[in-house]
Amino acid sequence: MNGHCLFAASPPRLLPLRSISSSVSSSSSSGSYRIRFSDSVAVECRNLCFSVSTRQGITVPVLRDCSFRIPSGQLWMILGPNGCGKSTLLKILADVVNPTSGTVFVEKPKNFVFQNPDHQVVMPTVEADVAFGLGKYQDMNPEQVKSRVIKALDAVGMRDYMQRPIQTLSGGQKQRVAIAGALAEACKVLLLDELTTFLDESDQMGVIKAVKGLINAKKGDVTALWVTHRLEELEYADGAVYMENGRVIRHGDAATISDFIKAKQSLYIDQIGS
Ligand SMILES: Nc1ncnc2c1ncn2[C@@H]1O[C@H](COP(=O)(O)OP(=O)(O)OP(=O)(O)O)[C@@H](O)[C@H]1O
Repeated sequence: MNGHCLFAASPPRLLPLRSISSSVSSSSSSGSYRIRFSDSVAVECRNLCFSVSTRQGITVPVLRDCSFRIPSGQLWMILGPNGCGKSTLLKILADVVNPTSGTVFVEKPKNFVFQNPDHQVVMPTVEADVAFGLGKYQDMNPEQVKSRVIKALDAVGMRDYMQRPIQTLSGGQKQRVAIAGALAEACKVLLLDELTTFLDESDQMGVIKAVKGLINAKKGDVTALWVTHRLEELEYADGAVYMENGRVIRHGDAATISDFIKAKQSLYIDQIGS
């Protein structure tokens, strides 16, 4: 396997947890619970399920028994065909949606950046937008706020744009400002949902390189989980989770997942050609 690491996800082959704290919180209504796992793991799911009920009262599974683990300080991607459950999984990790069952751990503070750049940059200038989320920290003085904003914009290569009106930015620049806003709040985990969907190729590369750059610069302090359906983006990732039909099919290092997906695509092309 070329020294790469690849895990089939069913049955889950996770290593034993090294430390589970005693603080287990239950969400009894959903039958799920969230627990604190090992310190060197930024994100972990075990046997995660999510179902929805139709108007006819039929239960439809969206996520089925998903298990994977993401080490701290890395950029990981979630890939898979349309409708396989990538965004739903990310929403569960972001606490936007509660799982039906299973366990979830995401290191905190965490922040979620959405697909459409126009839905998340809200203030008139770049500086004001990045500072916006810091408003809730009453004990920070203006100098401290400015310093946080500058560091966050530096991390995504947008420091020179501080005074720019938001409406003059490209989609990719807006995404980088949104990521800076999340970083300014000192988040440990960035949950990024198809950030490049509405972007042209150069903006797409600008955003992904900015995320990769900040993960490297933070030296283990920040972890990013990036949902995408673009296989070419995998070259920037340390690892990936590949999903189909609500299941985690493989998770492991990016090169091996890339080979796995390419092999599936070739097989599919051979099948439709024969
Ligand atoms: N609340 C809900 N009610 C009904 N169906 C839902 C709900 N949430 C998700 N689904 C369905 O679950 C499936 C997975 O959706 P999800 O958006 O997570 O997929 P995805 O892999 O992110 O898709 P895409 O790549 O197209 O964005 C879809 O068929 C979707 O319609």
